[in-house]
Amino acid sequence: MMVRVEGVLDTAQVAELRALIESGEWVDGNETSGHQSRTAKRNRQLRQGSQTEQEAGRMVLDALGRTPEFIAAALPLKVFPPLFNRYEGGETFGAHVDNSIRRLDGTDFRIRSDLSATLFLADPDSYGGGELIVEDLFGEHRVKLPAGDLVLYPASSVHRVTPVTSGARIGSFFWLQSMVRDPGEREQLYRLDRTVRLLSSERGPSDGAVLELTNLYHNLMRRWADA
Ligand SMILES: O=C(O)CCC(=O)C(=O)O
Ligand SMILES: [Fe+2]
Repeated sequence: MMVRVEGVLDTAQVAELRALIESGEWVDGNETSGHQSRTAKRNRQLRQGSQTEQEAGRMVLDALGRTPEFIAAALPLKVFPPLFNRYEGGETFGAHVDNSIRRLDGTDFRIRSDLSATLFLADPDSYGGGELIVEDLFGEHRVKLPAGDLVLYPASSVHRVTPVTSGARIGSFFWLQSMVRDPGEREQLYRLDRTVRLLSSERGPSDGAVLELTNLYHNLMRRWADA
């Protein structure tokens, strides 16, 4: 399942985050690559573990915590500290897979990557190319979103970023371990959650059917989720 989450950051928050990360130190993106993706990756990244990166990462995590649509879709258990990248002058990230297990350098913080996420931080009209392309059995999904919007996609997918032909594509990216490991179960919970919220806005939260569906949601969480 791929989900677009709109408005994780508003215009002012994007500007604040951009100003912060642009003051930081940018290094070759291959510092964090796994073995396979190393050959495919040509971009730059905010230095991992730097103070700027940690502060910017906290801003992203705070914003995610205030975004119910993100929580509902991802059901996050552990989120890897967000990283920041930029592509310009033809830089690109060829087809690759993300590592299944991610450990934060120098710590014992580890996650199983269930979902990958990109939070777009540049206006799509300000750069050429730079589409995130996610493959599944149906074909290719091309994603290029307004600044402040995020895409969640299966970490199990082959994906790539097309060359940036003008301007600069700036974004935050991260992986997360979901409370619900199985993508099919997670999708059903997300669909049910959306339906409950819709019905609840129409009928009120104490309506009998709303109550029954809310109960069903939580009982399925009890069966499928690890907390
Ligand atoms: O830049 C992006 O949107 C995706 C980055 C990516 O796929 C990765 O770093 O593994
Ligand atoms: Fe990736």
